[in-house]
Amino acid sequence: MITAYTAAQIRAAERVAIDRDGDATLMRRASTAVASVVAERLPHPLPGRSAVLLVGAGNNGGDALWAGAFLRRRGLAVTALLLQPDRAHPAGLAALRRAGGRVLALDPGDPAPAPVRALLTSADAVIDGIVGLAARPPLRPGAAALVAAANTSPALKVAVDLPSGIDPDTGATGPADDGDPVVFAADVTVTFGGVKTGLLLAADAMVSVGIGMEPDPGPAPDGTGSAERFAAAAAAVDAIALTDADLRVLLPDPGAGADKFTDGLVGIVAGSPGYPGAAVLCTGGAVRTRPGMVRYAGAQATAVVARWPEVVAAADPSVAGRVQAWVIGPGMGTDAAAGELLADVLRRDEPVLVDADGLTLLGEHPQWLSERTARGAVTLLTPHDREFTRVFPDLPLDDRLTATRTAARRSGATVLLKGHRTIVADPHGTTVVNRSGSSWLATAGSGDVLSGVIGSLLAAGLPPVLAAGAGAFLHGRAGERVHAAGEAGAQALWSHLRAARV
Ligand SMILES: NC(=O)C1=CN([C@@H]2O[C@H](COP(=O)(O)OP(=O)(O)OC[C@H]3O[C@@H](n4cnc5c(N)ncnc54)[C@H](OP(=O)(O)O)[C@@H]3O)[C@@H](O)[C@H]2O)[C@@H](O)CC1
Ligand SMILES: [K+]
Repeated sequence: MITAYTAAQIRAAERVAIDRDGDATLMRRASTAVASVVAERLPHPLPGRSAVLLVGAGNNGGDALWAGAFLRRRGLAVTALLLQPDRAHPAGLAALRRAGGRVLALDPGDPAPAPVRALLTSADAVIDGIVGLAARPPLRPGAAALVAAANTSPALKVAVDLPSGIDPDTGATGPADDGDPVVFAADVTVTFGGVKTGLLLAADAMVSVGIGMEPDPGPAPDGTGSAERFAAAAAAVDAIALTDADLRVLLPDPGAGADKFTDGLVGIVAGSPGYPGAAVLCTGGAVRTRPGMVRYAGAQATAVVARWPEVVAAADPSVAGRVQAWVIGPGMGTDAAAGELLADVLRRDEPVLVDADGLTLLGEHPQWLSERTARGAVTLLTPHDREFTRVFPDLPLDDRLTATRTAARRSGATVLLKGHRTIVADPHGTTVVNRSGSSWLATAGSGDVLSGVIGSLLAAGLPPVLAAGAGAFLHGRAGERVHAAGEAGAQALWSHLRAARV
């Protein structure tokens, strides 16, 4: 599991390390790591190559200057571009000068004139030390202009601690009505003293470097497959991202002695005469995620059984028999009959996952959810953006993490917000960010498969936040495999769900 922290948590841990080791030592460790990552990723030999440093007025700029000094010693030509020349980190600047680096003071009104752009374009590496932990987006105009110019360079782009322009705590890049916010387009981020939660959302490749004192990661999952222990570990930090190894712990193969997670029937209410495919796709997600029985209850029983003969089908939930969790919504329609069906399922005590049309109906009948929450029933909502806004119209999506967490806390449901980085939050604030997946997953019907996958894990007894997190991870891995195999269409996911558990 990748554990992530708020800027405040990281600063608190670092304060202890600064008191013990001094901040120069910490900066030395941080900048050494940045220089190593640059040196490892550039083609060798290094002498004759060039690096450009983007340097702001804080310690983030100090890290970049020190990294530049180390790279200079390894033979690179290094130029520092100072956004605020009179406030650049004095010791870092002196170190770079001693090593023979070049320093250019930028004009605050025009930080990226043609010669600076030419320098950026011809560089082998650009190192972003404009802002780190202390800044919040959007970038100020001078910094934004420099970052925009750097982003057009073909150089290897390395961010120091954070790509400048993202919020360390949320990954947000600024108010949505502010045009296109500028963010350093890092190929890799070298981060220190613990992964920041914003990086889980906004950074692709990252290298996390210990510099002496990291935040307490909380109780470690012990590898026994205990989902409760796993959930406690997730709850002890600001957010987590799951890994393939975590999936092996959370979803053991049948027969591995973890009956608790291999039991459990899921009941699926999906599809309508207008959307028969949603029923088949959703059911397929459940059938292919775990062995064991899947029940279908709805208008498309014939189509479902034709494709999935192992499914036990009924005309509606009242005659479906016992299940341990329900999935309701994909393609079910939003008419009065669909509303009655949803209201009926939501009155039950088993955990219920509501998706797609079910969410549209829930937006019109918020009391159905509040009644469930009041009596302690478990609900999981899996909206995309438009569905989220129907259920939570007052929560802006320019900060997706905060919106998801607020929705979960307020509604008492676990909320999974689909996106490039799918976010899951439960009412207590436990947060999972999904980092698997391919943009290919934005295909029709992909969400129907996802709700079947998650429903199956919910029925197996995983806590909702882990069922949703593990389901999103598995679905994402399956999407990557579909893409790699050159296949297309949501049903291609079915055949990759098993192999995606590596
Ligand atoms: N803590 C530690 O022990 C260690 C910390 N380390 C490193 O220090 C970093 C934190 O350094 P930090 O605290 O000096 O702040 P930092 O992120 O450089 O930014 C401050 C500057 O940004 C400016 N600024 C603000 N908002 C802005 C905006 N929107 N757009 C543009 N500019 C904006 C702000 O301007 P001002 O408000 O002062 O005018 C000020 O000049 C951390 O990320 C890590 O890299 C490592 O060396 C390891 C040890
Ligand atoms: K940075």
